[in-house]
Amino acid sequence: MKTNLLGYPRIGSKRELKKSSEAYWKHEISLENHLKNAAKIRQDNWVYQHEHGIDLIPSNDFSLYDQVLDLTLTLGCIPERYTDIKLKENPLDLYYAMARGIQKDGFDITAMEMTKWFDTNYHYIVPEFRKNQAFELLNLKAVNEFKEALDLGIKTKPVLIGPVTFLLLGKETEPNFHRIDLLENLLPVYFKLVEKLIDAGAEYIQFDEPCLTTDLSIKEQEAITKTYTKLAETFPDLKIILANYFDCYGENLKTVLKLPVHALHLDLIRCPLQLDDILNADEFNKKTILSLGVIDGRNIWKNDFEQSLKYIKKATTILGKDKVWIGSSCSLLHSPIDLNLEQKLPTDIKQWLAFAKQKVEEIVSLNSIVTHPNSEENIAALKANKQTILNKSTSKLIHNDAVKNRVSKLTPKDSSRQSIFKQRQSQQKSILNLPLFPTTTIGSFPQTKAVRSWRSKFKKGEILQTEYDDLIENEIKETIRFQESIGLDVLVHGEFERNDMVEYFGEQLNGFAFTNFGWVQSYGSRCVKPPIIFGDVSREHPMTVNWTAYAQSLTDIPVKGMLTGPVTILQWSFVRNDQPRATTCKQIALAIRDEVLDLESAGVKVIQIDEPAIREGLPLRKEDWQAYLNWAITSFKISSCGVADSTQIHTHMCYAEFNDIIDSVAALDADVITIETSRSNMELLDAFVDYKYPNEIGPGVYDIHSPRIPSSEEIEGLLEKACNLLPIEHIWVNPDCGLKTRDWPETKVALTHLVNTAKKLREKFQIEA
Ligand SMILES: Nc1nc2c(c(=O)[nH]1)N[C@@H](CNc1ccc(C(=O)N[C@@H](CCC(=O)N[C@@H](CCC(=O)N[C@@H](CCC(=O)O)C(=O)O)C(=O)O)C(=O)O)cc1)CN2
Ligand code: MET
Ligand SMILES: [Zn+2]
Repeated sequence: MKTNLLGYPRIGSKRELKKSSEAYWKHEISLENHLKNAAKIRQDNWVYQHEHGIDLIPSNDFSLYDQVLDLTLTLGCIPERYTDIKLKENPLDLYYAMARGIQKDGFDITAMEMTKWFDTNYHYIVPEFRKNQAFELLNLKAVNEFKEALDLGIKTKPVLIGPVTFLLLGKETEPNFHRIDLLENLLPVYFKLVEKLIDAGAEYIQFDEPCLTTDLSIKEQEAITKTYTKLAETFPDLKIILANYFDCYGENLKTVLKLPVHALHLDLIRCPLQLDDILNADEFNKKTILSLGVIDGRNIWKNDFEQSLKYIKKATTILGKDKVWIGSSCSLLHSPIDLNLEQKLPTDIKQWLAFAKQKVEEIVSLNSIVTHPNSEENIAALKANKQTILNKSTSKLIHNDAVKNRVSKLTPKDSSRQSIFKQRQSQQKSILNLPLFPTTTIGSFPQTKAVRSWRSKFKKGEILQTEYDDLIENEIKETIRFQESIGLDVLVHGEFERNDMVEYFGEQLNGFAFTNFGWVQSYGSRCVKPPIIFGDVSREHPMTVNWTAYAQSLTDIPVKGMLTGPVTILQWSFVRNDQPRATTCKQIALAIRDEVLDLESAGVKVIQIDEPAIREGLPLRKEDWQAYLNWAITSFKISSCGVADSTQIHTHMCYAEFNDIIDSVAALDADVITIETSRSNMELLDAFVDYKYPNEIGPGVYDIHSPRIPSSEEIEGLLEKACNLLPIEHIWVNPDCGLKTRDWPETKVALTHLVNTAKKLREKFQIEA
């Protein structure tokens, strides 16, 4: 049996890549040093896996920004607006310009769109395809990294995103064609890359086709068949590993089982039943190796060896040991790196966990247990594992009867507002007294180095709670004054007290644990530290009321309370694997409901409950959607519906297309929704327009993911589009998302443009009226 790892985290255990990238962007370090730092991370990863006994070690799983963008550039698929920078000396300039936009040296070019990688909190850069898109082999990153590992004496397994998934992840920028039709153009170039890898000595290549977890059309299934049939014909000696993860092969299984591949990878965490389906399928060619993804790449719980061994034995009984591999369910990109760095996690909880480094050990351990079941060491390892799993399932830390009781007593009334939107709207109008095109922001203001350093000092005990609170209060005060000075209509306190919109709440809720170094890449250099939900969730005390009330005490203009919604808290945490997500979500919803009501009692008139992750939580297969949407919508409403009609509930969503779930978005019945629309030039608004979305809506007019400042003309253009599409009395004016990743100077200018444009439009429409 071989051990097979699909991918490894690339940020470094202390976020070395983040630090290096940001220093490079600020011209604080040279290109050479930046690349050296990156190479060190890659090489450490290979060496670690090699020393611990992984047989199929991935390469090209490293990326300076995003693996989809890497392939886009490799295949020369460069949008026209970047062609001028294409020829510049430093190819990384082009790469980073595509990822982040560029506004310097006479260039002013927007970034490519970014969206969620399947159902994860990782974001990829969306490839752009023209009708007759040509491809050319522009760079050899995959080959170079293979050679780099070879120089260390490690023969790796290059990982490539498969051609079909690559096309499906992109978008058409011209009408009248479907991107899957580009396969003809793509394959010859893609095969050239494969050839170069083989020439360099690659024996195995892993082709990632996670599109196989989605509902594929006949045409798309044919594209899979064609690609892999041709690939096997062209390279008869290549050992093709076809990898699918995050769900079942489902309806695509029949297609896949006929493919002439060397090994087929299954995610047995997300879809355990498919093992039987495959082993029993007539079409299954028993010469194909099955790579069993038994180690969870998406969560942090220690593996249940007994369970994994059942799968492995089932497969080896039928196929023999040489036809079965043991591996991670998906790339470990979504997992934190090293549990051993955690000094503050309660030991009871720590013993239940495994991060990437520990997962590597688990894979190797399982292999050893199967190969040498009678060795003393393995008997002991199995016994210790059993003990931990048992100890967790019976732990008193996990269960809280009061919480379970409260969830069981929920009724439909708890998730319904008192009156319909129209009635609420008129009450809110008279209380809030807002102008046409009210302006607001999404919540966070710049999380500067200074703000983060106060928190870091406070956590280390270098400053007192009172000093920390004073610093935050002062930041809130200045932010309120700034918002007043430019004339925003609904203010926010700025979220300076929060390390992250999910972790901050996790730190205050019962049932959550958090780490010091459990970083996971979200996009580019940005990382998150998802909290760990280990037990029943409840709220100990108000979490945001003091800061919001303080902000409101400084001004007569309404300040919007700011909370993260239950679905997003669930989705961006590591979740329990011992109860359904729906149950955990409702527990969180009740905690947020209590917070909403406390804010209302404190006099807060507008409360935003962010749900940016509601779309990404959607199962990958349509047949599973409704069940999810039912509990997700109910959970949001449990948290939002306790208030009086006169309290205005906002929600916010970003990074997603809502077309296919727009009825569910409407069912949330928030009085106002703000969404991200600027990078797509208001395209994302179409769903709301087609649906005749009944409540108020703030389409984003300022792309906050890039340091680029939008001009007033640009904002006006976007708003005019919105005015042509929506009833003008429903339109709010706001950025795409929070401003935490921006710096103050650009924020100030951009928001001034935004408010002035709203004022201008207001005058225009009032004159017309
Ligand atoms: N969970 C989550 N998912 C999300 C989002 C989000 O906001 N949260 N937004 C969307 C986009 N994704 C994003 C993900 C991360 C960040 C982000 O800004 N992350 C920060 C880290 C935020 C954080 O946890 N900060 C901590 C720790 C900060 C830190 O680095 N401290 C230094 C010390 C600081 C100093 O002394 O200067 C250290 O530990 O070394 C804090 O503020 O307390 C980063 O990568 O830079 C933004 C967007 C979608 N998914
Ligand atoms: N209120 C949050 C913020 O402004 C919403 C972010 S959505 C990823 O940062
Ligand atoms: Zn957002």
